[in-house]
Amino acid sequence: QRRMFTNVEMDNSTGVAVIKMNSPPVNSLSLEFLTEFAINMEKLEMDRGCRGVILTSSVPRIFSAGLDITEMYGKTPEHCGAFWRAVQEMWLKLYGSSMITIAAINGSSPAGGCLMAISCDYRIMTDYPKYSIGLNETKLGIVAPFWFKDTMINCIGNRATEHSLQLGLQYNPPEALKVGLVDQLETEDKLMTTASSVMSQWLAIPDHARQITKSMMRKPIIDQLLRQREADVQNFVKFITKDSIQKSLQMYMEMLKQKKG
Ligand SMILES: CC/C=C\CCC/C=C/C(=O)SCCNC(=O)CCNC(=O)[C@H](O)C(C)(C)COP(=O)(O)OP(=O)(O)OC[C@H]1O[C@@H](n2cnc3c(N)ncnc32)[C@H](O)[C@@H]1OP(=O)(O)O
Repeated sequence: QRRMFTNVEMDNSTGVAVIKMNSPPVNSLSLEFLTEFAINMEKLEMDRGCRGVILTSSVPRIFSAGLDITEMYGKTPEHCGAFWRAVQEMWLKLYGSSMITIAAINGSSPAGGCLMAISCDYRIMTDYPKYSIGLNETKLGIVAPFWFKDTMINCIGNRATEHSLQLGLQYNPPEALKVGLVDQLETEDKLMTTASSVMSQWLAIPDHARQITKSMMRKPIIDQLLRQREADVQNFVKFITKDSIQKSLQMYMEMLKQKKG
């Protein structure tokens, strides 16, 4: 039987779906996870009754640990290429969605997890000091591609993005609020009710006007990736399969295991 990485609950009375990422231990974004996520987004996009999506996690303390590092380490160029196409597809479906998307960030959210959050229209994060969020790619010795960077710029601006990306910063909830990476903090128990009430405010805006406005803001970056999608895949494969980058990933995974022990 095929494993399910996400649970989708659609409320037909409100037109709002809740997608709960459910891939313990850390909701890392594997090829299969990303493929399932993109299919779910596409299904909801085609459902005329669905106007909004709340993205959250059912794994305690983790929103998403980002891209699954094991998909990028010791794999063939063909596998790396397929994986990157799935990462692109996830982003295209989420960032390019015509639906209202709200991230209810109920745990840590590094790198690809942060990308998912900043691809939504609004972010509410649980105010728990141990949680963190940010594009920390440089800490792994890798580089966030231009569409990660541009999504971040559209969220927090140029200077803050440059600072954040060069240093691979991860922000705790109050810092994330201050820099504009999240829009609101909430206690754990009220996170989902607050997300629903924010959703109601957004649902009050006529869809066509909001959708055209959203597209106007996001289309330039989306089109840029669409124009050079295959070149972006080849660039990723060439970069990630380099011996020096493979070594960095290996050391990072060893560091994660040591931290645990
Ligand atoms: C040209 C462009 C080139 C490249 C672009 C690439 C862009 C990359 C984007 C990414 O998203 S890279 C991934 C970045 N992610 C991280 O840095 C997160 C790393 N993980 C953590 O910091 C922590 O695990 C945590 C998410 C904060 C959770 O901590 P906790 O203490 O709760 O769990 P633990 O660390 O013990 O992890 C449990 C288990 O999970 C494994 N793990 C963690 N993260 C990942 C991951 N991203 N991919 C794969 N596996 C991951 C970890 O090793 C542990 O495994 P174990 O049980 O077997 O020891």
